Amino acid sequence: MNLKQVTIRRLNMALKAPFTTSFGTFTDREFLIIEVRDGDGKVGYGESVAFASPWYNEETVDTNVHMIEKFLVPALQEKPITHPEEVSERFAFIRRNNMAKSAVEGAIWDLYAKQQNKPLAEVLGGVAKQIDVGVSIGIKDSVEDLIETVQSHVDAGYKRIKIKIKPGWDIDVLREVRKQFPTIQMMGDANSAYTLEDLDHLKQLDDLNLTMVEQPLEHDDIIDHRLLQEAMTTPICLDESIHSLADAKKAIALGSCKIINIKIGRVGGLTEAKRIHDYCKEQDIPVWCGGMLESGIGRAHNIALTTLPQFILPGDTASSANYWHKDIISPEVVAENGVIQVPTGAGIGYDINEEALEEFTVDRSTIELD
Ligand SMILES: O=C(O)CCC(=O)C1=CC=C[C@@H](O)[C@@H]1C(=O)O
Ligand SMILES: [Mg+2]
Repeated sequence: MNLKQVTIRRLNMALKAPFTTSFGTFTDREFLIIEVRDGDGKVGYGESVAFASPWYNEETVDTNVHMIEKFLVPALQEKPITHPEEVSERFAFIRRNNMAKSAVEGAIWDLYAKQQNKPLAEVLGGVAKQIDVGVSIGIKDSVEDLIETVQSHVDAGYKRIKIKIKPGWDIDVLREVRKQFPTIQMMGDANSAYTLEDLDHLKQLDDLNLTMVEQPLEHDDIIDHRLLQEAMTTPICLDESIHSLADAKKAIALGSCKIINIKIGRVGGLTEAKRIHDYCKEQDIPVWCGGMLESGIGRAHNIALTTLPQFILPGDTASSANYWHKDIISPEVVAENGVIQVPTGAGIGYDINEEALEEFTVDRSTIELD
C-alpha cells in the first residue's frame, strides 16, 4: 500500500445540544482524526471515538495519542502493509486500546479503497445502497422536553428512537413516550446503570413493546446479562460488553443477549467488526451500528459498515446536523426520512471540508513511515 506518513489531529467540536447519558453530560466532543498518506499523495481518514475521560471504556484521547505514536505507528513501520486486513493482526500484540487501533486501521481501510478507486462499503463486502437509521436521545431535563424531542425526530422520519435511561428516569418516562407514540420503534440504552438487584424493576420494560434494552448491567459483564435475559422478554442488546469476536461468541453461546450493537472503535476496527457481523449472521443474531457522537468521518465509516447484510436494525448514524453546527466532511451526512443514501465515491465517499477541519484542529503531529 506504499504507506508514507501518519498525521494525528486532535479536534474539538461543540455539540449543538448537550448530550446526557447515565455517565454525565457532554457539551463538546474532543477526538482524534488520523490521516494516512501513501506515496502518491492519496489520504485515508480514520476517527477515534475515545472520549476525553475514561468513562465509556479505559481509553482517552490522550492515551490514544500515546498508543498511536509509541506503539501503533512503529508496528506499521516493521514491514509494509499490503492489505488493511493485515493491520489488526499487526496490532494484536497490543492488549485492548481498541479505539486507538480502530482509528489507524480505519484510515488505512479508507486509503486502500481510494487506491482501488472503490467505495469503502464495496471493499468491505457491503450490499445495501441505502441504510435505515435511528436517533439516540440523551437524558432530558423533563418528560415534556423528551416528548418534544421525540416528536421532532419522528417528524424527521427516523426509523428508531433510542432513549437513554437510568434509575429514576426509566419506566415512567418510557411509558409516557409509548403512550404518546404507540407504534414507533423504541429502545432504551442504560449504559450499565443497573444491577441484577434491579431485575424486578427492569421486568416492567416488558410491557412497553421495546425493540431492545441496551447494556442494562455492568460494562464488562456477560454472565449477569444472561440471568436478566432469562427473566425478561425484551431483547437485551450488548454494547460495552462486546470488545471482540470472542466476546460476541461467549455472549451468544450463553444467551446473554439477542442483539449486538457493533461499534467499530469499541471492537478495534473494521476487520473485527466484519468478523462479528459475519458470526452474528451465521447465528441469526441481528446487529446494528452504534454511534459515539462521531464527526462526519466516523459517521462515514459507520455508513459503510452498515451496508453489510446482517445490519438489519436501524443504527445511531443520524444526520450531521443533529450534532454539529458544521461538520468536517462535504457534503454532510443527511438522513432523508430516516434513510441515508450510501455514497458511491471512492473510500468513505465524502470530501473533507478542509476549512472546517483546520478550524476544529487544536493540535497535530506527523510521523514519516520510512
Ligand atoms: O452517536 C450517537 O448518536 C449515539 C450516542 C450514544 O447513544 C452513545 C454514545 C457514547 C456512549 C453512550 O453514551 C451511548 C451509547 O452507549 O451508545
Ligand atoms: Mg450504548
